Amino acid sequence: MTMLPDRRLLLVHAHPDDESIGTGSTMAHYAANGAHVTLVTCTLGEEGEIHVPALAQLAAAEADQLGGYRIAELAAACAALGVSDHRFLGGAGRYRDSGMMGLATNEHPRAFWQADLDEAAGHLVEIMREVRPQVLITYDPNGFYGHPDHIQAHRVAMRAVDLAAAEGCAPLKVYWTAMPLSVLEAGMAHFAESADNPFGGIEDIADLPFGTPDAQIAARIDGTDQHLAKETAMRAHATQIPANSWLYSIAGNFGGEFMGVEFFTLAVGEKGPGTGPYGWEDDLFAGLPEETAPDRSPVAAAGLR
Ligand SMILES: CC(=O)N[C@H]1[C@@H](O[C@@H]2[C@H](O)[C@H](O)[C@@H](O)[C@H](O)[C@H]2O)O[C@H](CO)[C@@H](O)[C@@H]1O
Ligand SMILES: [Zn+2]
Repeated sequence: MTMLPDRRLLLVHAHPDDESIGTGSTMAHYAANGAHVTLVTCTLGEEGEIHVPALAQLAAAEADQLGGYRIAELAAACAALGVSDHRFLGGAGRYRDSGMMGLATNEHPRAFWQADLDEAAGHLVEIMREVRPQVLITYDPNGFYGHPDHIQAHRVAMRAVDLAAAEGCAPLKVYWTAMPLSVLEAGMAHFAESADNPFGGIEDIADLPFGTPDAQIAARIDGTDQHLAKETAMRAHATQIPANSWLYSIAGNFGGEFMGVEFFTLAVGEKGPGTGPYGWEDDLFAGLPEETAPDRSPVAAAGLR
């Protein structure tokens, strides 16, 4: 049995690419600073678009091989982030990408959107029992932007937290990914005159399917030193993120500030000490009791200690 580091972070994401887009800098930051980072991805992303023309025939409606291909993209992204502990919920291929809300693919018998909540949560409890993470990151009840697999990932993760609490192996803090309204407002203003405006057609940030009042944000994690790792990880997901994506042009404009800083609300647990007008934490483990990593020696495992 190997001893795990004192700090253990678990992330639950819906598709291969979400981990890099939404939490890449945070993952790289903690991995680089000695924490054990465990990523759980709930589907293989079988229903995704394909932005690499040479791979177009892997699509679900053609050879239906995109899921397998995205396993390799995800492995490359995790390597770029310095994350070695990656699992697929229930094993690779157990739950299928449900496609966008309202599509017929939502009804596929293995669609994650159709998953039995307690069965899916049970797979996550097994990981919590093994790793005993102090901190969990997932999405808010809307799945950040309303994708059915994101909403289901939220539901499964939060159900697993409840089930794990009964066994004493639940995370002490649960965060949901978030984007402060002030950041969205700054982005909209910056790109107002740009030809490559990601906010094109949006009159008001209230029309976006995401955005959180700054006062409701609990943590601002500055992974600026890891923004190139995040960009490399995103580029590993080439089928999903076009090489000429506005995400990279913003990175070119803002650099580390855009790519390297990620925000979270706190859904479970006590917020630790913070700074600024809203007391934002700069460490997800802030306020947690010091602890030694659980004893995973064979002696302890045999109940002899
Ligand atoms: C970031 C994320 O969750 N990506 C999902 C999402 O992808 C969207 C989908 O392909 C849609 O058709 C596009 O218009 C949109 O731009 C994409 O973000 O949904 C896919 C299908 O469920 C999923 O595979 C992908 O990982
Ligand atoms: Zn996703």
